Amino acid sequence: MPLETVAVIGGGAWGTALAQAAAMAGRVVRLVVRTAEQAEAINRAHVNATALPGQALLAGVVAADRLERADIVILAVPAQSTRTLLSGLEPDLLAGRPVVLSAKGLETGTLARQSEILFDMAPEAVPYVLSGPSFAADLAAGRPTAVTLAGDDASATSDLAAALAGPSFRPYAADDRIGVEIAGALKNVYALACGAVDGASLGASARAALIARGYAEMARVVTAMGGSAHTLTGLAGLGDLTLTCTSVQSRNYQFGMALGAGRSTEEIVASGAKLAEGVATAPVAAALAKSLQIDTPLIDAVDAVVAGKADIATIVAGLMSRPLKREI
Ligand SMILES: NC(=O)C1=CN([C@@H]2O[C@H](COP(=O)(O)OP(=O)(O)OC[C@H]3O[C@@H](n4cnc5c(N)ncnc54)[C@H](O)[C@@H]3O)[C@@H](O)[C@H]2O)C=CC1
Ligand SMILES: O=C(CO)COP(=O)(O)O
Repeated sequence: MPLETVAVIGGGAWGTALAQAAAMAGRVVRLVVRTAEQAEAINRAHVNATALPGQALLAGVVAADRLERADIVILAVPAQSTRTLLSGLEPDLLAGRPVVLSAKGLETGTLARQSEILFDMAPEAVPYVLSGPSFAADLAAGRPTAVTLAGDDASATSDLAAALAGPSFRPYAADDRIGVEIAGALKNVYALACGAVDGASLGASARAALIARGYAEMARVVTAMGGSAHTLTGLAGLGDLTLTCTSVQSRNYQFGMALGAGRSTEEIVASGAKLAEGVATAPVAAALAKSLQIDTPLIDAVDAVVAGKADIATIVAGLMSRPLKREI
């Protein structure tokens, strides 16, 4: 099966960066954005001024306002928009083709992972999940970036990784789609928590403890969902948790900092905050953990703070006074 042409759907920061990476890999790329005006503006300036201002795009990135047949389809819209997006696509354009899911979040209401949404909406598509430590600005600028690409067929996943790999982009093939999807969704929840720790000036020790206990919690969720805890030792787990929980560049971390400074979710959103996927995913992850009967005090804490049900001081006091337990 040829892997020459790539359609990236989603004209935000990540879609633009993935389109640029695919062009660097030598693929023929179409970046599918919402309107003809937006496509025209991108093609005229070779810059996506709204999503990645100042980043010149390779001539190989051509924007358009609709999907046409491509060997590889990459979805790069927010996790809560994936179902709506798929409902508007011609199923024939996805059937039998690799569809790479790159959003990091769980769906409100259904608790679905991105590949479960794809299965509902386009059951004949072949799902892959791309996740790992990768800021759009880094990838688009050609700074070294490594991610996990998980798919069900080992050989096809390696072929797809090779088709997308470039001099500065290194996708590692993997087979644990569930583990990679859960890791990508949950790291945003822990990034909110780490941002809140810093916003409330609780110290670097608290933040490191949170990352380690978050990792342990994430392993419990992944295992209960049927994924492998071993996956979390890789880029989609430890890699992305480290990046997002320690970088002011992260939108989830920034949102968390504002929460930690005492602002409410509504105030932060109203002030024009960028997309922070953890905000929608926290309550979904809390509901999922509850349904699986797993103890997830950190996810529950973020859920409570995001919902305005508890302040940071109360949450910290509650976490620190939990009964002592063995670590593992
Ligand atoms: N920005 C980053 O560094 C990274 C982002 N991601 C993930 O990628 C996903 C998208 O994030 P960003 O691109 O950064 O967000 P963004 O806010 O920059 O862009 C989102 C884009 O999706 C478009 N969109 C929304 N609903 C749509 C629909 N129904 N149909 C077509 N287009 C639609 C919007 O118009 C917007 O252009 C998120 O799940 C995020 O976690 C993953 C890795 C890195
Ligand atoms: O997923 C990301 C980096 O791997 C981007 O994180 P933010 O959405 O928090 O900016």
